[in-house]
Amino acid sequence: MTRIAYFGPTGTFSEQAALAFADGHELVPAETIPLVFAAVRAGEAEFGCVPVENSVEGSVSATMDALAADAPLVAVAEVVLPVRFSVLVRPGTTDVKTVASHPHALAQVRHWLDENLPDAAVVASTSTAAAAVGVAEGRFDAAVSAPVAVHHYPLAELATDVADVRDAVTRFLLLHKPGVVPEPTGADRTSVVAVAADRPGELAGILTELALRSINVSRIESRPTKERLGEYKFYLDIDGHITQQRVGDALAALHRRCHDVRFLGSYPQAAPSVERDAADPDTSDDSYAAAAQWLAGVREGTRA
Ligand SMILES: O=C(O)C(=O)Cc1ccccc1
Repeated sequence: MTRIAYFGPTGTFSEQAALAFADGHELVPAETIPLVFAAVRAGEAEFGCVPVENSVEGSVSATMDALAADAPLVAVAEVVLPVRFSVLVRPGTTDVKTVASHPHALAQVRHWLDENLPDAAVVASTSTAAAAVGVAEGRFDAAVSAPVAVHHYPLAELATDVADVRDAVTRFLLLHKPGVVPEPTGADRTSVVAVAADRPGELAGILTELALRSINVSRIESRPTKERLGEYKFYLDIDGHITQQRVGDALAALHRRCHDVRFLGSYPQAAPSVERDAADPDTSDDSYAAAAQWLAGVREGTRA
């Protein structure tokens, strides 16, 4: 049976995302995000499921770092889930002195905690479900958890449907070893990470390579390379699929100009944006093919 390692333990949002990807597969929890990557790299699981960004808190840095380091893994699918929380306590709890959760969850309920549990000390845990385990074991008084966690642990709901920002969502990736690129669907996303050369206008140059080919950038994020202060890698999510000429051409251009480029996958968009191929015929595959044919003819001396 196909195994999907997910950021666990049972009852996390990542488990919900893994279920959304593939019901019926064997789901195996890993305690941390790097351990999900390690399980896929070691072949203990074929796929890994991790959160990558949240509409309120931004990128999940553990995922961003693991995507750029060690043996490459590529995203083959994404899913976007609404994120609302339940605050769980041991049955009968009246006094909450400590409240625990994953930092991304805590950041999304800060206001609610200030209003409802102003005296509780806030404690970071490895995941929302690890916080629920901690409450069940008596280490914390309350956990900010995914709504499903109440079905996995002997806890009671102090509050449900908690979220400072209504409609917050988190995007999750399904990861695999390189070698599998899903077929293009017409509404795909391609992710790469590039280490830019340290020279004037370099970031503008990278973006220009994309703009010239009518490629929409849906996300750009910088993170330190961790080697030298001031040296950054740029994560780019762009609309399109690696098999499209303009996308391949743009990534080849980035490869020429950047110190390093790592392909992080081409996969169907969970919430498709505008289909840009249709909008710009000059950058269609047909247009690239016609231009390549003309150039070959000129070089052979059969065309001018
Ligand atoms: O801890 C979890 O449940 C996760 O899957 C990470 C997370 C935390 C907060 C919001 C979305 C995902």
